[in-house]
Amino acid sequence: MEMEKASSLLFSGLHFDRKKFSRDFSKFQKITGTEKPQSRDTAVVTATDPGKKRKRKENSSRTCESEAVEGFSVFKASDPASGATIKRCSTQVVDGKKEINQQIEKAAILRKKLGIHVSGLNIPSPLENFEELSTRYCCESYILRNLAALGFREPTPIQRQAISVLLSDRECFACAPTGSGKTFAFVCPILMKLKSGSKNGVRAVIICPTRELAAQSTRECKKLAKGGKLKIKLMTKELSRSGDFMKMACDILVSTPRRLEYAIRKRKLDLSRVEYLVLDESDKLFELGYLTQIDFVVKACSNPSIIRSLFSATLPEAVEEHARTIMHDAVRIIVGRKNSASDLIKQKLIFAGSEKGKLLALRQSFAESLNPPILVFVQSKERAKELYKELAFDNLKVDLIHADLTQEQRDDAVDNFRAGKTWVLIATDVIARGMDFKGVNCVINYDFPESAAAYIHRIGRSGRAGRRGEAISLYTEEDAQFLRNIANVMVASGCEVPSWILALPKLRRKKHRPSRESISTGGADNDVEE
Ligand SMILES: Nc1ncnc2c1ncn2[C@@H]1O[C@H](COP(=O)(O)OP(=O)(O)OP(=O)(O)O)[C@@H](O)[C@H]1O
Repeated sequence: MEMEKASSLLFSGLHFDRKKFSRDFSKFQKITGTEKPQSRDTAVVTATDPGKKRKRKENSSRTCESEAVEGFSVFKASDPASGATIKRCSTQVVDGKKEINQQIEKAAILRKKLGIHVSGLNIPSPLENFEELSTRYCCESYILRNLAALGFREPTPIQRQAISVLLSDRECFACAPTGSGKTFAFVCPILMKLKSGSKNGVRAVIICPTRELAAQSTRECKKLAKGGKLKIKLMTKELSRSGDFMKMACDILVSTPRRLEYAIRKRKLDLSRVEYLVLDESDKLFELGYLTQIDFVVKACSNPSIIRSLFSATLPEAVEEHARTIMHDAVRIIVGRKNSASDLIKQKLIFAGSEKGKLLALRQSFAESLNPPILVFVQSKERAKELYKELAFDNLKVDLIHADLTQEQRDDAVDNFRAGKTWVLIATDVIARGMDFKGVNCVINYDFPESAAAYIHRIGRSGRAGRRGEAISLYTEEDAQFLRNIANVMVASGCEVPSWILALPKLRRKKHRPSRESISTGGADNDVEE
């Protein structure tokens, strides 16, 4: 239902035919000539979509193969009067085709090896290494230096494919596991494409569902942009209320949808020149709570040659279908299995009997071995406060984060957890998505997640960037009917699950949020200040 509404609301009123043609037109104007030819593995695939009579888009980026194609092109290279030239050209055609086929094959082998699945026409081949950023795409040296300083030796699978797609001016929707480097996959092409700073207003917008994630993405973006001329800004509350973007140098703006909408409505922000729009955690942004804001912002990004991209670790069918209808000639990229948890995480289900049993199980496990940092997810802010009081009473270095705290309190909670001052962070789903805490050893679902997607994102706070992690989900009878949904995710990532759980009836309802008995035992209530 939500997605149906999403489909009817989101981007409604856009005229795609006009847009399509304007974009093709603008691309002719946009070619700068500074870009190196790129490798695309389907230079020979010239199929159009006859059903829709779609005009196949010519990319502004010329490709390595297309250069080879241009090289053997009789239109370009031959002198019609010269038979010798024609003969030479036909040999070149054969050589060119052979080379193209070899490149297609090479790309297919690389994709297979890395579990990259793609669909769409004319898909650029994935990067073989970071060096290709400069050999294939003329990446400026400061970006490569920053990459090296960050310790990134080779691109992750999503980076290999999404970067080459975006650098070829193609829209994309991408699904790759949690912690697999999606942020850099969309930040890098933006930095490379925008090149130098401009005073003509905001040129790229990255939208994230939460302030914490927006702040984190801004930081990551700045790390990679260090030494360059681009101005990157996080849309803070103050900026959205009193900042005048018309008078401010800002090339890349990172924001939550609400703050963007607010600034646009106040006429202090004009997004009509935006060249790149990223919806990070796109499935979340397509949920009803964000939909009208996203719709408003997307319409405000009215540049016909805009390149939009959607990224998430979960991509429901409805979002995909919707993306297909609204995006132009988009490439679909799936890394690994769609909608599955990272296979670096060891997942366990534990039956705790009752709410009291859950608290007992948690205390017992902390008493036996506490291996911080640990994230504990609960279903609501009230329950976060209750559990906090119980655990603080146990003299643990514990903190909590939920939407009712001030921004400063939320920032402190995140910073202290990052710095190791907090061992156990109790959280609602406000930090379930995207947050990159280094080395979280264990995620505990004290309360069962409300959906399989929520489960994947929550447990994805551990097992990041190649490290191993652990996820424990406590359940009671209240959760029994929802067990199978989570068990399916576990099985898909190679974890063992008792067969009786998999035999449970399928649940039609997608969201699981039972009313639960209070966590409070009473003993802690008067002793701990919040
Ligand atoms: N090529 C790379 N080599 C090594 N580490 C990398 C590379 N790219 C990204 N990382 C690191 O991997 C971690 C996870 O990256 P990121 O936060 O972008 O993941 P994500 O896929 O967006 O996860 P989520 O779905 O949870 O949002 C970060 O600490 C990042 O610095």
